[in-house]
Amino acid sequence: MSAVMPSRMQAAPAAAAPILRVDQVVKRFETPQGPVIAVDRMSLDVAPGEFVTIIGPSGCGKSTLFNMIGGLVSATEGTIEVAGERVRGPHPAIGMVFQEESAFPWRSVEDNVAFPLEIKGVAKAERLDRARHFIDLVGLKGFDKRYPAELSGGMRQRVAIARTLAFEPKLLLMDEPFAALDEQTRLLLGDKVLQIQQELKQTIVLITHNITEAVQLSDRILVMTYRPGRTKRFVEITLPRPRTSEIVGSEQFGRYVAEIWNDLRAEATQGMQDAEAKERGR
Ligand SMILES: Nc1ncnc2c1ncn2[C@@H]1O[C@H](COP(=O)(O)OP(=O)(O)OP(=O)(O)O)[C@@H](O)[C@H]1O
Repeated sequence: MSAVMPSRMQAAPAAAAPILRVDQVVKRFETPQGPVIAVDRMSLDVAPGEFVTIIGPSGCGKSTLFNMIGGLVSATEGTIEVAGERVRGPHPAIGMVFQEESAFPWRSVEDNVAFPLEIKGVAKAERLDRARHFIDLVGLKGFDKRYPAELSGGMRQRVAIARTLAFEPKLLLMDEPFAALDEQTRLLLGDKVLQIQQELKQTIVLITHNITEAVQLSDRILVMTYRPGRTKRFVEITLPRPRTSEIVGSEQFGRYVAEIWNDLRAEATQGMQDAEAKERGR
């Protein structure tokens, strides 16, 4: 019998399996004031190499969803799978970058980035070599020997990104990584992220409340409702790639921003009213 597959089968390759599969996930917190449903039946599939942003107003459940995907918080209902495996705790296929700076202050840039390789037992010469590759990738060439305190906030976040990439995660999860930075630095670091994604074909899920950042970077945006956090809508961003922050000035970009703001406005207004009511009740 011939070992060659019938041509009909060869001509119909299966669609790539998603790297991330979030299926009907719910998170309920029990509080002294009663249960709080932070995330309510959310589902999301992310394809290999895709850049998906989850956007929503403050308090809508973004971080809760992020923490569930990253295995830091368990889901009350539903399942999360990464690379075909159920997430039940921190998973080696998932790299996480947080809003707070997380570069180790006592280690130089190269020792920060080489850290995951050190844990994996990679020999010193090789790990420094590979660390240098990721340092260059995030645009910090020449800063290998510097310490975090000698760098700007944006540079320190890039050290954190390089260190996370050194784990070679199948999924890079980022929670508001540039929230503490000014708008110009944010846009320029967005360019860096776009470049990294293109070079590594990295699958990325970003959490943000910044509409410009979401449109600049994403293939798809998931807009969340405010409390309980549900999927309001998916918006596909068909802006051409490779992209840079120059796209921010284009008409099409402006239309996407307006469209997403239109979706978010009612949610954000409710969030603001809730926060004000809480202030008044104090
Ligand atoms: N550990 C917890 N216990 C009780 N309630 C919680 C807990 N963590 C989050 N919540 C509640 O769940 C809801 C969603 O919170 P979450 O932090 O996920 O929102 P968010 O969209 O990330 O907000 P922000 O953008 O302000 O960080 C909020 O009502 C919050 O008060």
